[in-house]
Amino acid sequence: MLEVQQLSHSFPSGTESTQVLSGIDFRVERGEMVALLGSSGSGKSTLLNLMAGLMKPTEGSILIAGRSIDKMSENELAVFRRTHIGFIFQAYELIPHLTVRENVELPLVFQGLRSKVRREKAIELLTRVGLAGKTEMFPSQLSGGQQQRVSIARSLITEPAVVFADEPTGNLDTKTEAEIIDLLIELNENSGITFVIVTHEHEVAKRTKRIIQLRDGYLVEGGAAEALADVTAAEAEPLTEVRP
Ligand SMILES: Nc1ncnc2c1ncn2[C@@H]1O[C@H](COP(=O)(O)OP(=O)(O)OP(=O)(O)O)[C@@H](O)[C@H]1O
Repeated sequence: MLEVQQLSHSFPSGTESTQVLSGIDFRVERGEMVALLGSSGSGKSTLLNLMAGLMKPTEGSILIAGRSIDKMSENELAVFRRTHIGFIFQAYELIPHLTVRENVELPLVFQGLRSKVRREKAIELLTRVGLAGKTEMFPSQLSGGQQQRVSIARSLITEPAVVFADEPTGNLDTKTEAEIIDLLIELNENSGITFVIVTHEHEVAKRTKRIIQLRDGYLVEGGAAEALADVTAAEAEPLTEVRP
């Protein structure tokens, strides 16, 4: 489903360059729910931007649904992203002058679907995320947790291969955070949606079945001796890839 192969990335800084990711290698299978955990500056956003095809890696490759996204042209990527990748953002990124239903329909407008079909799909998904009674409201009339539900429904409407969620509960209180994670878990377990959730919060990561941890641009996994050598034993303890 998602394969990250020997991925490294550096940004130019003056005459030199700063290595931000080094030799990242992992797979996410269809139907998995994975947390990508790391503290601030560990390289999460960079990795997410690369996996979403928003930047090209310095080295290595990324396959989504069997296609190498790092080899695609900008146009191919734009189409691929719209149809195969779903996004959930920390700040929801809803369009304020569109209703909740119109926001959810929007990704389908680019696919040229008839408005009746778009409307039905959007209402079905909004019902699925618990917002059946709110479809004709505007985002500003909803709570933060409800707005994030809209954004979750929008991310699913194209039936993407994978959904990337970037700190999806970063703007929410603890109770609402738990409810949103419950919803993502439910969608993963009952509808087989593949999620990669980027977070710096252990509490969020712990609720997923598998944690991939980044530290200083390295993937810290059981057995990754080179990466482990870079961190102190105390730091290394909570890490690793956790499988059920
Ligand atoms: N465009 C850029 N040019 C130069 N350096 C960058 C650029 N983007 C990120 N970096 C550097 O790469 C490192 C990793 O940044 P990144 O934003 O990927 O981390 P992060 O884990 O997402 O952090 P946060 O949780 O704070 O968002 C940081 O040291 C950052 O300064």
